[in-house]
Amino acid sequence: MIYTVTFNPSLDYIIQVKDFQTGQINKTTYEKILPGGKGINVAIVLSNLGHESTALGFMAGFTGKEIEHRLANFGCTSSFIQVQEGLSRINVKMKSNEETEINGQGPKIQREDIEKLFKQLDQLTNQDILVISGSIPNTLPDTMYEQILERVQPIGCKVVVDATNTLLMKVLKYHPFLIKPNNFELGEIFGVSLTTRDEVIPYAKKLQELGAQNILVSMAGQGAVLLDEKGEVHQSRAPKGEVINSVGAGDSMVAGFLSGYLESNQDTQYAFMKGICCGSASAFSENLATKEEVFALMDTMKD
Ligand SMILES: Nc1ncnc2c1ncn2[C@@H]1O[C@H](COP(=O)(O)OP(=O)(O)OP(=O)(O)O)[C@@H](O)[C@H]1O
Ligand SMILES: O=P(O)(O)OC[C@@]1(O)O[C@H](CO)[C@@H](O)[C@@H]1O
Repeated sequence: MIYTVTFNPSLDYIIQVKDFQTGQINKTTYEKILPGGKGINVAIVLSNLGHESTALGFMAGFTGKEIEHRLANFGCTSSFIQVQEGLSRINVKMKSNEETEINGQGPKIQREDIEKLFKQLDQLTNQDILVISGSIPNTLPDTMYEQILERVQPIGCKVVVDATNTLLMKVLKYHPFLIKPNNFELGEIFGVSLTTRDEVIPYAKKLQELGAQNILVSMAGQGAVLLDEKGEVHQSRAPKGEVINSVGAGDSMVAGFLSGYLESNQDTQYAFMKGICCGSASAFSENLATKEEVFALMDTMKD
């Protein structure tokens, strides 16, 4: 079973505003509400690709109930912990002349809520995959991811981490199966700007030396680079298409990589291409990638 953990799920309020002006009343020309949060997006795409998963994490208030409800409509199983104080957040994603995001804070998670999550994680086996992704509410310490990796280490399950800077750096010593920074996040870690696939490779190698097994560096429209567990380097451009909604493209890539890896008897090149096409299929549609969209893009990449 694949488990995803989302510390701070959201309702993503996706809007378009023509020529957005600050300090003025702006009207939307398009609006849509989707369940969001990185682990939740991974769970939705896994379900679209035909893989079962269980979404874990913390929910609060009416927004939390709505996220759960909408997630169930996507055919996903979940087992969220209900938090007493605050509300699950609403994240605004606005497309205008530029893309702007305003992400909420989320509810207050107490120590006993974390303990409940740990109890759930104690049930995992070495056949399971655990995906932990996204930011943590600011009331939690930046050792949160590290605490989870330490806890599940004796179990021997594969762990995937998609998080930024400190959260990510602190888990490398636990040898996560997969990490997926984008090129900006990777550059930020080392205080450099990485704009080409060739520039990314030496820095991804550094994260591998620090312990990560597979490092997938996403680069939006420029494709991606993978340093795999066998020490091989894979590079690819992204498929061509019109970007409609790129929210969740990175999460879709994680789901696609896992799906490809599991279906192909651990063929990392196949997993890499499925990951890329999954990310692009999400970017090229209003919703997250469907199986048909992903395979259609994979066909275009064979040329
Ligand atoms: N503009 C685009 N054109 C084609 N493919 C794209 C585009 N944006 C994203 N993708 C696909 O999705 C993958 C992941 O995208 P990206 O690098 O933006 O991830 P991310 O920064 O983690 O995104 P997010 O945080 O929005 O989920 C890319 O490697 C690529 O395959
Ligand atoms: O604050 P985080 O957890 O880093 O990011 C949250 C978020 O922006 O990430 C997803 C896209 O990857 C969205 O569904 C969600 O709103």
